[in-house]
Amino acid sequence: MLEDTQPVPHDPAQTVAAPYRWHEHRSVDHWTWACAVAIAAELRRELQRRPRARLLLSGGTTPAPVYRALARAPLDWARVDVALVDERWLQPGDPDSNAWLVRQHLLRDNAAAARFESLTRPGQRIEEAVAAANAHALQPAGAVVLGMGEDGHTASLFPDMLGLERALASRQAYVAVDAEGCPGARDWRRRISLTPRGLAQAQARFLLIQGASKRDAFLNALASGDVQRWPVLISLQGPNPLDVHWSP
Ligand SMILES: O=C(O)[C@H](O)[C@@H](O)[C@H](O)[C@H](O)COP(=O)(O)O
Repeated sequence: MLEDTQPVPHDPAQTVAAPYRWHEHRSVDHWTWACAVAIAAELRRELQRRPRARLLLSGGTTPAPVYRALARAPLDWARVDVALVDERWLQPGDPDSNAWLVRQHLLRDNAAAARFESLTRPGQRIEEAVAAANAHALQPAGAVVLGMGEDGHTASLFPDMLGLERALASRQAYVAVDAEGCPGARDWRRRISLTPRGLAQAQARFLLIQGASKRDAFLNALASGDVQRWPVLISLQGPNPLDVHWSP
């Protein structure tokens, strides 16, 4: 499956100088396994370097098959801390929460031994949840899995969201956001999101996207360079190049 990660002729990385690697896969199945293998390899490297590895995951509809494949990876999962890139302001047991998605699709098979930190807890106010997330974030993430909306949002940083500038400039790893009026946020305007500051500490960043519209949106983001309009551009910031995995 790894041969499918080779660049193809219209590889955007060949035309735009940017700190990322473009991996194109011929089908969703190839994409799924290649993403899982790449993330598992990064976790394995982290576990060789440190006593524990920290993995941050996104929600959305795209990554579930990758999480199910990753859950089968033969890793020392008991030394892996799994946490979230972002969360809708919902209880962790809510089927629309990202915590629920991760429990359903990742915390099973071998990965059932991992330790999971949800971003919300019953009875907690959003400020308390953000403070707890920032305390946990003192341990830098080994790998971060990001998604992207066709509008160019990533995590819960939406284009032209009120307070986006503050979130982008925050010195904290996580902030509370109110995405009122942002169509990409759908029914969940109150959220907690990783910031560029939180993301930049990660050793490896993976952006998992599918479909021509998302590929075009990513290219438009690169061409524009405007992070307020295309918050996905924050994924390019970090010590190593971003790995973008795409399939039709
Ligand atoms: O909670 C969320 O909504 C996410 O973490 C979000 O940033 C997601 O990654 C994108 O919205 C892509 O979502 P899709 O995979 O559904 O397009």
